Amino acid sequence: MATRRVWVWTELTDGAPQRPSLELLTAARGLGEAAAVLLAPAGAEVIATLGAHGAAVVYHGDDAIYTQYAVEPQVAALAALIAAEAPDLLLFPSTFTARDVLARLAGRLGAGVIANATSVRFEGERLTATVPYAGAYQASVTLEGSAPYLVQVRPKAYPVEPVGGQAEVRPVATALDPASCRVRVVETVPQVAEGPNLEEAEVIVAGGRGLGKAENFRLLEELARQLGGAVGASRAVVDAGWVPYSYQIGQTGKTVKPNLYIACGISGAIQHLAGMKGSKHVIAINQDPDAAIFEIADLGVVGDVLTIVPKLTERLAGR
Ligand SMILES: Cc1cc2nc3c(=O)[nH]c(=O)nc-3n(C[C@H](O)[C@H](O)[C@H](O)COP(=O)(O)OP(=O)(O)OC[C@H]3O[C@@H](n4cnc5c(N)ncnc54)[C@H](O)[C@@H]3O)c2cc1C
Repeated sequence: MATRRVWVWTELTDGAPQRPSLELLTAARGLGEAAAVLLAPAGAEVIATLGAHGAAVVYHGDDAIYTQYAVEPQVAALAALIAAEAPDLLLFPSTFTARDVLARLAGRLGAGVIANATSVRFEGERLTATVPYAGAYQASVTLEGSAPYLVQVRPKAYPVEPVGGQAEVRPVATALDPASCRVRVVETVPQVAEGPNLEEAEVIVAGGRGLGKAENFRLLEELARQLGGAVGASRAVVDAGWVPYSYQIGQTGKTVKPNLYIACGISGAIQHLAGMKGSKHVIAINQDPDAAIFEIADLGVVGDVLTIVPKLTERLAGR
């Protein structure tokens, strides 16, 4: 059987490949020959990073059109490239832009999509993916019909593994006249966040409704600062407007896998667990001894979060 050709749609932030794209290169290498599709102006160091993470080929569209206009030029270039090169599988990260590109591409190709996958494999000629539903079930889903198959993968489903290779660059021609693009990027505003990025943090201190009010999140920020960690939240407190949506962990928020997750006043609803149960160690603080969060905690502390967290911070500060 010929080697399968697996492409990873690659996204940059501040001029560097995003972690989820590098994770997908690990997945792609395990499935066949990995290539990255990079439709954005980028320098040699970006190509070198993609090669070092296992991309044998980087299909590179260097045109500024990709940053000036949203999605449409990407989809046109991808569709033309797929028609010319006939890859077997395209992997997309679970980012907002990737969702946009993938949805339009699927429509253009008339192809089916598997979204939210945590693992992807070929079984004979069939492409199969594992897809979790909330925290309780996972399904094996197959795509039938002809390639290319389109799969969107959850963050942290695969590790980032540099392998030290070098990529061959193949230029991608621009396939759309800017005059026909209907959605233009007007402004990009970076979100200012204190502390480490939630998805990459080794320690997360997460708060729920048990904190009582928005102001009490300050206690978690102080603890997170002592531990060099980031602050996250349950949906209940995001919905209440205590913290922004970017803090939300769970089925409809971020998926995190830190070394240590400290859940403060969080009940442990299945939709919250869906986003954090891959954490290596879980400490839960909750005044209800029957709270569901204790079922997955390595260490459970039954008590008032408003008393325990400041004491913990104070102890750590004294070390
Ligand atoms: C489709 C769908 C998607 C969802 N997606 C998400 C998601 O992505 N993320 C998410 O988090 N939720 C999600 N939810 C909501 C989820 O079902 C829960 O409602 C939510 O996680 C509850 O948040 P919580 O634990 O902060 O609040 P609660 O369930 O109200 O729990 C508060 C906890 O704090 C404890 N407590 C109270 N006071 C104190 C105190 N002083 N000290 C210590 N403990 C105290 C209580 O005993 C309780 O266990 C989703 C729901 C649906 C239907």
